[in-house]
Amino acid sequence: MSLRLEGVGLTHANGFQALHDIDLSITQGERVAIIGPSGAGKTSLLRLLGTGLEASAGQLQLLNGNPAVLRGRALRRLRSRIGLIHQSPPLPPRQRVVTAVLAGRLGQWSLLRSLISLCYPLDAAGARAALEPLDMQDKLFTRCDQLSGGQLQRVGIARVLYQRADLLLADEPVSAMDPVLADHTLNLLGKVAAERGISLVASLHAVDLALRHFPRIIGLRAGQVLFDLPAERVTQAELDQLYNNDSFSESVMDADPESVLPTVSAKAPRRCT
Ligand SMILES: Nc1ncnc2c1ncn2[C@@H]1O[C@H](COP(=O)(O)OP(=O)(O)OP(=O)(O)O)[C@@H](O)[C@H]1O
Repeated sequence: MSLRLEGVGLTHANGFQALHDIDLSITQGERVAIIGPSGAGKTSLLRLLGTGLEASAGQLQLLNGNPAVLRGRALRRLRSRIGLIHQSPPLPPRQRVVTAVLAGRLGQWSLLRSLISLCYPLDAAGARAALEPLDMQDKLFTRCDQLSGGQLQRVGIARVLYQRADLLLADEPVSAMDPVLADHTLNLLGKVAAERGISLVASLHAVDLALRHFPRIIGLRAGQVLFDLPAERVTQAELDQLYNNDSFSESVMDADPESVLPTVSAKAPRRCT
C-alpha cells in the first residue's frame, strides 16, 4: 500500500477547510490523476500527501508510516522517500541546474556531503542522466533564473527522478509545457513509475491528458471526492458535474453572443497559410 486516507480533513491556518472526509487507498504501482475545478483542493491534497501540511482530522498512512506521529530523523527519512513535483519548482534563482537536480538527494546524504554538493556538484554525470530524458542536458550549468517556465518544470522533474523516490506526487507537472512536451513528459513519468513499481499521483487541469495517461481518475470538487473511477469509465456527465460552474455558465448564457464570440475568436491561434 502506497498510501491510505481515512476520513481525512484539512483545515488551513486561516480556518478554511480545504478537504473534507477523504477516504482513499492507492496501492503500490498505481498511477492516479486528480482532476477538478480551480480551488477544489488538489494542491492541498498533494501537499498533505507530501507531508508539507498536516491532516486536521482522520488517519493518513504514507509508505506504511504515519507522518502525524513521526518526528525528527524518522520524518526526514519518510520525506526523502517522497518525490514532490511542483507546478512552479521553488528553485533559488541563482542556483545552477546541476545543483538543483542534485538537491533531490539532499535528504538521503550526510550533512557534509549535502553541504559539499551545494557548493561543488559531486555527481554532475548523475544530474545529466536525469536531465537527458527531458531533453535538458544542455542546460546543466545554466542558472535557474535563465530558464523558461516549462524548462523549470523539467528541472523540477529531473530533480525528483534523481531522488529515486518511492512515491511520486506531481502538482500540475506539465502546465507550462507545450502539448507535445507535456505528452512526452507524462509518458516519461508513467514509464519511470512502472519500471520502478512506484505510485504516481498527479493533479492535472488537462482532462484529456489525465484520461490518456492515467488508468485511475479521482474527481475532486469542493474538497470532496466526487468520483474515483477507471479512466475508461469516466463519462461526459461526470465531467460536466465536476466542472459545473453556475456563476460562469449563467453569465456566458446571459451574454449577447455577438459580444462573446469576437473575444473568443480574437484569442484563437491562426493557421499559417
Ligand atoms: N495556505 C492556504 N491558506 C488558506 N486557504 C488556502 C491555502 N491554500 C489553499 N487554500 C484554499 O483552499 C482551497 C483549495 O485550494 P487548492 O490550492 O488546494 O486548490 P486547487 O484545486 O489546487 O486549485 P487550482 O486548480 O486553482 O490550483 C481554495 O479555496 C484555496 O483558497
